[in-house]
Amino acid sequence: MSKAPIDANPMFETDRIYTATTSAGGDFRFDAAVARVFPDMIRRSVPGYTTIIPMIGVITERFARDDSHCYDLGCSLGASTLAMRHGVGDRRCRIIGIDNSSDMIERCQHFIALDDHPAPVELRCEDILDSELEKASVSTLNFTLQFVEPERRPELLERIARATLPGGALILSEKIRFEEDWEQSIQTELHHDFKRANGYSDLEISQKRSALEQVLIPESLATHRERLLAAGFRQVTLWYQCFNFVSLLAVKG
Ligand SMILES: Nc1ncnc2c1ncn2[C@@H]1O[C@H](C[S@+](CC[C@H]([NH3+])C(=O)[O-])CC(=O)[O-])[C@@H](O)[C@H]1O
Ligand SMILES: O=C(O)C(=O)Cc1ccccc1
Repeated sequence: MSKAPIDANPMFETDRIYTATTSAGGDFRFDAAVARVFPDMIRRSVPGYTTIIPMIGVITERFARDDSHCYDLGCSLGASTLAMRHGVGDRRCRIIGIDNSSDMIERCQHFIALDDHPAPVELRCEDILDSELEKASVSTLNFTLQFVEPERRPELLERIARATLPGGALILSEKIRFEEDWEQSIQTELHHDFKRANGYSDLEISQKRSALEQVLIPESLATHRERLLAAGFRQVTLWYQCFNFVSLLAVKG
């Protein structure tokens, strides 16, 4: 059994999914085993995640409007759902978290129930490609678009843009790919160094990398920017980057 990192949070179960050698591991899935360890997994795997979550609250505070919806698309256990809920303060907003993993949504219900805030939260176990969206002042795709088939990404962003009220915003966080080989390789190495510093072994890093290969498809920053503008957002700004993980803010005119 591998040792837990010294800063392991006793509130959350340690991610040991890829510690043992798996010859035919199969593709990464958001199943019950992943849902159980997800808070630990995402914190130790995504550089900047622990900064991005509270900033989603800060951005929500600026863009949320009375009588609107705030969508968290691919909400997992509701970390950004809760940041948005607190960001809306006392405005008349409905927070809607959507995820197509029933294991995630089930556990998410518990986290939402433990949180005490008057803004109503609705959770839907649905594919965001089929979900009805309307009256959005703020929407979040926090590391979710990267799991959607690339061919279906334009239509999803167009639907979000259409559902967004004038002056409304989309926060898009993604793992990105770099066009220059040298940049792709140093940024990937730094990401792996971050994982190693968080207690993951080389075996865990390489097995998860293989499992994600066909499932998490990163695109370049330029592709994301251009597609957001083509989808109907008027302004796009990069507000966060740590290695190959970024977050963009897109605003509808
Ligand atoms: N088509 C889809 N429809 C609905 N959900 C989907 C779809 N594809 C993937 N998902 C869901 O998107 C989530 C991606 S994790 C988001 C973290 C969260 N935003 C967080 O801020 O903690 C990111 C990561 O694990 O890197 C998973 O829960 C999937 O089930
Ligand atoms: O772990 C990785 O290498 C990632 O790119 C991020 C991640 C985090 C949680 C689930 C899937 C991917």
